[in-house]
Amino acid sequence: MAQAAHPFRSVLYIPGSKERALEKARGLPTDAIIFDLEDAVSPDEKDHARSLLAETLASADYGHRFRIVRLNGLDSPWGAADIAAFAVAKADAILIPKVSSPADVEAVAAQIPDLPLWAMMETPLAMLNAAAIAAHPRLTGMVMGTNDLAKELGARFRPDRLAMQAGLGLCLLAARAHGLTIVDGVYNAFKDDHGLRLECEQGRDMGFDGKTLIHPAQLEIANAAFSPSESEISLALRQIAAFEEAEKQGLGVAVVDGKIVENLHIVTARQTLAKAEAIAAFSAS
Ligand SMILES: CC(C)(COP(=O)(O)OP(=O)(O)OC[C@H]1O[C@@H](n2cnc3c(N)ncnc32)[C@H](O)[C@@H]1OP(=O)(O)O)[C@@H](O)C(=O)NCCC(=O)NCCSC(=O)C[C@H](O)C(=O)O
Ligand SMILES: [Mg+2]
Repeated sequence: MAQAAHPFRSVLYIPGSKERALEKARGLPTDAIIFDLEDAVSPDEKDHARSLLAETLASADYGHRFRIVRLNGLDSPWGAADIAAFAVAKADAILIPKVSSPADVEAVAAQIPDLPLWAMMETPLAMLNAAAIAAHPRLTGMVMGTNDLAKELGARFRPDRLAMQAGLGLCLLAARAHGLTIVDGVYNAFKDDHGLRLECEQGRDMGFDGKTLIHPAQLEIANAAFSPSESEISLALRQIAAFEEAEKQGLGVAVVDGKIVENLHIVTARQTLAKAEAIAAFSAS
């Protein structure tokens, strides 16, 4: 499935050093996986993680799950070796950490010519440069790094994510303006289902394609929150039927559930149905 039609409701981080987790993910209901070499791997484990992950990606079958490798930064002691190991890996995208400007994307693009690139958006400069970063011709996706962003801002974590709103909004605008996939940051309290559900719903309401996750127990909640609901599908079908009927009568507006339906709402309705179909096709594969 091409990236444009691929669902990204759930995007699970797996530390590249954890053999059991790498194995387990092959059977988990996750739309995408971020194989992490950066913050989930301690300095002592970096070399082991790199070789374990390279070997795993070369031999293991992850089905239709979208495979993303997060490298260490080029300014770190491990970045150059990561690039050498994964420039031609069996991956669907390479994720660059702590991107702050288009030049950070270009530095990796020059060394990895053939794989799509994604950017971690997690520094104050990245928020301010989001439009220019999103415009880089090699970039196809963005991931919010809300832990690093909170650290850089000196912000407190709140259920409403007040401190994150400006950055989340700027990155969403930039991603949508340039046709990129964009997924929300992680929810650290991986045993708190209620809090995760609220944060997923907030991300979905804002327009994110899905959420990054740190534990398999979070998958079901994210998959549900970012799938069109039964009532959304039913509304989309009724809007399309009502609008087609209105058009037959020479009208440009229909009314469904007391609300107007115009051409632009039909675009959204068709997108809802297309997303539901893509999810069904992915789940059956
Ligand atoms: C959070 C964890 C350390 C918890 O690990 P653990 O105590 O081992 O969990 P469990 O015993 O409950 O695990 C149960 C089984 O599930 C498997 N497992 C656990 N986590 C994963 C996973 N992420 N992917 C696949 N499988 C996983 C265990 O192996 C157990 O399997 P089994 O043996 O069959 O029972 C741990 O979940 C973890 O390490 N999570 C990932 C943390 C991570 O990746 N952090 C970095 C990304 S967050 C970030 O950096 C975002 C961004 O940059 C920012 O700035 O915000
Ligand atoms: Mg980070």
